[in-house]
Amino acid sequence: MAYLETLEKSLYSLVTETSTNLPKDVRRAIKAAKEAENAGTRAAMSLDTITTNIVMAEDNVSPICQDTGLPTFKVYTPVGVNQIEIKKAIQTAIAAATGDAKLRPNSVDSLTGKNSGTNIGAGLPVIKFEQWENDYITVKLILKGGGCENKNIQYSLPTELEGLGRAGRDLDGIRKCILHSVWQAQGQGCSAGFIGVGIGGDRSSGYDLAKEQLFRHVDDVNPIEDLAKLEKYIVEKSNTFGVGTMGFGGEATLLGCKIGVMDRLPASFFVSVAYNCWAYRRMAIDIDPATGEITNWHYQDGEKITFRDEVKQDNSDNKVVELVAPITEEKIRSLKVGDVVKISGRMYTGRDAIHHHLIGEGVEAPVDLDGQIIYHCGPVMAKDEAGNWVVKAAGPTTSIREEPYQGDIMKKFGIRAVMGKGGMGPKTLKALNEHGGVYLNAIGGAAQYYADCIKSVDGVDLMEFGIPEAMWHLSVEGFTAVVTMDSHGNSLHADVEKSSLDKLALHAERVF
Ligand SMILES: O=C(O)C[C@H](O)C(=O)O
Ligand code: SF4
Repeated sequence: MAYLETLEKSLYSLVTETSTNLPKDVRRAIKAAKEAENAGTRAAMSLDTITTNIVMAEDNVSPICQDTGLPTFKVYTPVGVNQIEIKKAIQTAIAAATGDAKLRPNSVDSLTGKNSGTNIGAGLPVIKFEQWENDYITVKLILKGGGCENKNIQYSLPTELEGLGRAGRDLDGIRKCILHSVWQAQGQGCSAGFIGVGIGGDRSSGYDLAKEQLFRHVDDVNPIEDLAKLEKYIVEKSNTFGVGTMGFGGEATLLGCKIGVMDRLPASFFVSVAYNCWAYRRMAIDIDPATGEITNWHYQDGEKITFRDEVKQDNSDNKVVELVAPITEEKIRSLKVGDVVKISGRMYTGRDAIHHHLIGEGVEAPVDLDGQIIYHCGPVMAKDEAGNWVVKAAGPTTSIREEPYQGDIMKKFGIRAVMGKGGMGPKTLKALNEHGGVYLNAIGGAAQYYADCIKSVDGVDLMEFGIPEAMWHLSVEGFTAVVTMDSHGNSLHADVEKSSLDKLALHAERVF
């Protein structure tokens, strides 16, 4: 095969492997989280779903999470290698992997909202080149989803932090910022997560440095002694916050912290934090510049946890309620925070574009939503040989983005349940109480697990918003989620946020 063709094939393998097979070091961290959780808790149940999902993604060679992120490549080339050719080969591989449903079409025109359908668009995929003295090419790829990207945070020191007070321009101020960054993410970035931290630089190079840290191995040790200490400290203390998997409470909140440092301007002192969900998809390959062939896969050290022989959690402590739409107000009002629901029958997807559309004056819903369930989800879809839509990956998206509209939309159309992840705020909680509704938290990232619960796609509306944003009519069986906000004014999210803030505040005293 010619060099270019082989190169494209190698890059396609990198993309597919990154999207569908979690690296060994990440698997080990998730295994450790599982071991830390107490049996029978919601967190333990969620981790069960997560590890089942990891197995399914590997077996199906399908996306671990439906949000396959903003593909970001870092390419190192020997002097003389044609970088323009590599860029073109990356674009070809990305478009092909998108066509094969290994990636969700995620490239959206920021002005018109139009999805290119290929993951190729202005500035995307992100590709950064660097030359080096080695005689081979290395290509690193990270697929970091939008939900965890939204939880990134940048601090400009000195600053005042909720719970921790003043953070100054020194190592202890940095410590406070990083602890705060983990707390503010709560479960919304699909905890338990990993963070990359960049100290110094300007606003953009600081974030670049933070993201660069996400390519480090989970179990490596920082060569700078102070930072090695700080990394260890942050993981230890974060795991006392009680945020837990999905923000359900629990022992495992942060699975890894990697900190890098660069010089700064005299007038600026930034601490930039890149938050990555448990679906920590990054991989790298070495390529022979003569043939385009892969010569080495990175992240291969140590044991591979397959999660195939895990003992499933005993679910018997939780009340399990069967839900079939249309749901009555009485039934919804009987649900309480902590109940586990198993949904069968119809649900409709609806995320940002649909909510924005439905809130419009005089706008009618394309279907009768009275008593129905809306699922905040942007699936990966494909067509089978007969031309019918099939769901390839379908986990929940972060619900808080719909906070401005959700309550009004539920009332306007008679919707009884909304499902997503990360919880919603006071406006929705109030509407759930007034109207009779619940918020259901599905397990973020468990895209294969949920795709398997979807038995058929019965229709689609508003396809003009693109595949992730359209309203898909789904028929499901045994679709499991947890009631985390009920019609009685209870919100597990509000409770966890408050109790974890108390835990955070225990670390206001100087440590470093
Ligand atoms: O876009 C999505 O499907 C999910 C997103 O990554 C999120 O975490 O909200
Ligand atoms: S849904 Fe969760 S697991 Fe998936 S990309 Fe978003 S934050 Fe990550």
